[in-house]
Amino acid sequence: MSAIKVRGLRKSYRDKVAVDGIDLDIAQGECFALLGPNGAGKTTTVEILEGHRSKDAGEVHIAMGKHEIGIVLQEAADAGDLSVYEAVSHFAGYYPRAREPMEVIEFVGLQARSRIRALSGGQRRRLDVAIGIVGRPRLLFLDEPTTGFDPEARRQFWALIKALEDTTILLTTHYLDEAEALAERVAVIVNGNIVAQGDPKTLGGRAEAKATVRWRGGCEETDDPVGLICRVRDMPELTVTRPSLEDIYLNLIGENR
Ligand SMILES: Nc1ncnc2c1ncn2[C@@H]1O[C@H](COP(=O)(O)OP(=O)(O)OP(=O)(O)O)[C@@H](O)[C@H]1O
Repeated sequence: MSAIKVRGLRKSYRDKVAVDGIDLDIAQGECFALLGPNGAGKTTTVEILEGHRSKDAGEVHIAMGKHEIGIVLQEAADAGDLSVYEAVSHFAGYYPRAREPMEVIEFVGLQARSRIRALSGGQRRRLDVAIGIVGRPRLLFLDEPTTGFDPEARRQFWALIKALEDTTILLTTHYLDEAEALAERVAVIVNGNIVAQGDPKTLGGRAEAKATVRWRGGCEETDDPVGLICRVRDMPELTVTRPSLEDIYLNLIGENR
């Protein structure tokens, strides 16, 4: 059964069409990423699914009840003088089967006694995640969760999200490596339309694309890198690459503008 099913979703702001008839099917337990350039319609879509914004047309079915949904917004609410423990416990109080606040705080790698106002940007984001998951959500919305993270914090965050098994996750991100690390499927939105979707490893014909073989003294694009390597043999500093998800994404965006 789908966790999220969307058909023909539309939303305009005055004369600006933000979401232009999109369909989505997200399975239970799946991590699904929405990708797209600034202004493509990702946040509008997610806000409608969260129930925070009205739609003009289309159908949205969410298999989970309100108490089973966790949301990690782009910017944390300012909780001033509260400690991490107080903030997480406060939110735990809203949910019938909340996780133990201390357990969640440890899971995201924060100190219970830290004052929120003294947290760094990345630590704030961890707190947002703690608040997002304390209610033991079956569905979690993550809107650009690692913006402003240093590379190490980003990797730690990925590990944290991967450990949330059985949770359906809808992620928006501008980081293609993040989508590839976390999402089983991605959809690329341009001008309010989905222009491609699928496994990030095969999106846009990625798996069948020619390989680029480079070595000191040569570079060739080929369907058969192994054959080429066997033929040439002496290839110092050899590398074989296929298009990255970012290459495929940029092509898709260029074609659909
Ligand atoms: N409250 C609003 N009022 C008017 N127009 C809006 C509003 N919110 C979004 N838009 C417009 O709708 C379009 C889609 O915006 P949206 O925020 O959904 O895009 P996005 O894909 O999330 O972009 P980003 O990657 O920059 O967050 C844009 O053209 C934007 O200017």
